[in-house]
Amino acid sequence: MHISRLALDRYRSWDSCVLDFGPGVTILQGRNGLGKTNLVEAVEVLATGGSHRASSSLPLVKRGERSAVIRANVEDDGRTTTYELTVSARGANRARINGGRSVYMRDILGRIPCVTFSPEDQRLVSGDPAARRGFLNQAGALLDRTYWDVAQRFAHVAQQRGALLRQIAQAGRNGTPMDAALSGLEIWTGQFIEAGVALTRARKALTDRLSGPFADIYARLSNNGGEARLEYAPSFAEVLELDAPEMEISRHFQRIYPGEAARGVNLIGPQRDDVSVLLDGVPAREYASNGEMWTMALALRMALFRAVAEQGTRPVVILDDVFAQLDESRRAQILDFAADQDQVLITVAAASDIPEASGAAVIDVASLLPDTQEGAVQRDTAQEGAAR
Ligand SMILES: Nc1ncnc2c1ncn2[C@@H]1O[C@H](COP(=O)(O)OP(=O)(O)OP(=O)(O)O)[C@@H](O)[C@H]1O
Repeated sequence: MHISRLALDRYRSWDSCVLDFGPGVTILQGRNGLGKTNLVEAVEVLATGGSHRASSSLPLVKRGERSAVIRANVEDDGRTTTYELTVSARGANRARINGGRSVYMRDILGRIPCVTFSPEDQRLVSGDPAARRGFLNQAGALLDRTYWDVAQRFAHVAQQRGALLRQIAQAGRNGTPMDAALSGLEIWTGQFIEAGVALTRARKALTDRLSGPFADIYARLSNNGGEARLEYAPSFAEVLELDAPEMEISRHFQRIYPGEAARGVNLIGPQRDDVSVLLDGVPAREYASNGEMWTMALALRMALFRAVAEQGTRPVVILDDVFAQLDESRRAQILDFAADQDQVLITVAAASDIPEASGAAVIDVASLLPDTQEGAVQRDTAQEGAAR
């Protein structure tokens, strides 16, 4: 499977842009800030519904615009399919397949499997839990057809319950009556528990599915440098212990009610989940070296790749600006891995960062800029740089 054409409208820095790709390795080259990452990020968004760089749709849409469109032609087994996603700055995203009727974004998620490696990946191990939840959400979009709905439902209920808690906190401060809000809270708490338990179970299943490949791949990349493991650490820990955890979680909510009512926020629930990344049984973010954390992050992405590929289609691999950041041995590990894939899109800023990839096509990103004065200046600068 490979993407043969990518077309963007109003996506981040791009007004409009069309790129053609062949199978195998394509290198997108251009100076810093030209919009290379934006191009490959658009593929990631089309594939997984989200970007590793953004927690909402707003930054994906060109500043001042209301929506962006990402379109890709995908070649698979001699057939071409066009996937289109309209990303709204605010509001629901919509999709189309082969120019057909408008459908939900979830209807195209996972159709273009893709795994991105980026310099920010080390945060998957060293960063805060939000980075790991983002990874799980992307893994869910690629591996579990029902995951997106489950996550969206929870997000909706959490937002409603949070809004009600804010009202209750405000009423408490003002000394105003809050009977209606309290009966509403009981209903939203029930729904929060139900949606939260479903999301916790889905994330636990994903973590278990990735943990085996992650351990194998880490052992290989590190020459048996320790036993790596993933362990899901849910806020609703009761889900791991009980078949029917709802009553126990409800009691937990009763105990923390004074805190929630005073602060006006959801204090427990999957919005606080984490995945423990363990090396020899201890948390890597607290004990592992910088190099070990990098290798673990590579292993996590490769584990996701392997799990997706086991479903039958080899994902498109995106290597976003990784070569300037990695040492020789990790560069070699990534390149070895990329050499076997159907399609690899690589972004690099400097020609000296371009790895030895025989037969790679090179796209000069400056040449994609519109024929404005800015485009002409940036193209000239890029050409001068290339000539030097
Ligand atoms: N929503 C947006 N609207 C307009 N411009 C944006 C938006 N989001 C990001 N940009 C611009 O896109 C540019 C960055 O693009 P990108 O990250 O793709 O660069 P890059 O070529 O990958 O650079 P580097 O080599 O430094 O990683 C910045 O100039 C940034 O201001």
